[in-house]
Amino acid sequence: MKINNLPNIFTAALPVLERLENGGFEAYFVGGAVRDLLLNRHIHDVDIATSAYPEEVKELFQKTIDTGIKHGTVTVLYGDSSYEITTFRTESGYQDYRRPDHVTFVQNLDADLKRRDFTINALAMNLRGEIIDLFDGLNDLKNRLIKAVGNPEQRFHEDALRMMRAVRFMSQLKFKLEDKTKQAVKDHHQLLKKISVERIRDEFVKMGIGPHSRQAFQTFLDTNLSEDVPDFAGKSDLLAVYPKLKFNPTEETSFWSVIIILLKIQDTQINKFMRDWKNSNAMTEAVEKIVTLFDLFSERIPTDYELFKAGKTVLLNTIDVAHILGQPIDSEALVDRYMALPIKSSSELAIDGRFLIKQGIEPGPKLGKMLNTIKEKVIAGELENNEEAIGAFVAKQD
Ligand SMILES: Nc1ccn([C@@H]2O[C@H](COP(=O)(O)OP(=O)(O)OP(=O)(O)O)[C@@H](O)[C@H]2O)c(=O)n1
Ligand SMILES: [Mg+2]
Repeated sequence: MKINNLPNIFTAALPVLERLENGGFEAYFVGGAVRDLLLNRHIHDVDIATSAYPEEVKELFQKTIDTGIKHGTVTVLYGDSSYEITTFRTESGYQDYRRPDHVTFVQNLDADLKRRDFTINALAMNLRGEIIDLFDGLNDLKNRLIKAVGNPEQRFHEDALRMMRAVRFMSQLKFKLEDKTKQAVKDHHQLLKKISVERIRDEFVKMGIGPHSRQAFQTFLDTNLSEDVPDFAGKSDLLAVYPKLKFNPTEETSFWSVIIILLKIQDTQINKFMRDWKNSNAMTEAVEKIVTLFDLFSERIPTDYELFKAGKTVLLNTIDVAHILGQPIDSEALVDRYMALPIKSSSELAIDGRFLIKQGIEPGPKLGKMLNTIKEKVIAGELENNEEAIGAFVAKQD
């Protein structure tokens, strides 16, 4: 198979491959870029594999960065882009199921492709656009299958994260998991315990916001991968609702919120849950606000002040979560009411503390309380948002 019209992201890299070839080495595009090219998906970066050793790569290019010399990777800055160029290698001795103890450089592409996770990720392309397909990856692309290269058990023992990558790719690409590969995940899901939460989380989120996340989540449950991630063990009954959701989440905040709601996690426990998953403070705070507003929606219609306090982003995110969960909610009315609020942030209030002091109110708790009352009244539409009206209101108090 030969690709004739390569997208710009590849043609821009052709001089890099040429320079390696002119230096007497082999060089290929590998990995996700080749897969995504054949699937007509957006390509975010192109990786290059070569027979040249890292030192030899560095001699050929002016600007390089030692990204992962030990693992054979040099970053080359060329034109407006940067390329990770990795020496053909096999990875041997994965004592801890995580990272290779050492890599062995090899002289041919075949051995390099053999150590990769899935057949669709083990395709290579040379600078003439010719596809090298040693493991029937093109056929699996056509049949939309995630299939391990060679022995799946071996691939998962080398790097257990690959089991999460399998369900992540299912979701992102709308692929199925090939039977033997799926069986190997079922048999070895416990290996995931060896993997850092951060790496698991990144794959889990990519799965959660992919266009096929409900199907992928079903496999995540069927294979018992869910038993080996933070706070999910023994919760498969609650999580079984996920594949039956109305829509797939498209935002990370929505994904976490939906999970927390399905798991029936108490408000006070959200923080712990998010931290167990090593989420950032910003992500945790955003999710807490969404879940809190969602709970409020389930009980009653929020007041204008509650809508004001939530803010537009949290309101829209919460509406999104309600839609995903199939919770009936009059989102149009809520958005209309929010848009009609007299002020959308405290800074839009016509007066501030200094104004109240000039009106004779002493600085202290009483002033703060008065400021809040004014804000609530303005938001409720009971007081006009200008100095005159507010001044008159203040004069009438005590
Ligand atoms: N645990 C892993 C991670 C990566 N790879 C190989 O390294 C390539 C690049 O890895 P990475 O960038 O993590 O994944 P991509 O397949 O490129 O997917 P993405 O589009 O998310 O970058 C993969 O295609 C695959 O050949 C692997 O075999 N095992
Ligand atoms: Mg990649």
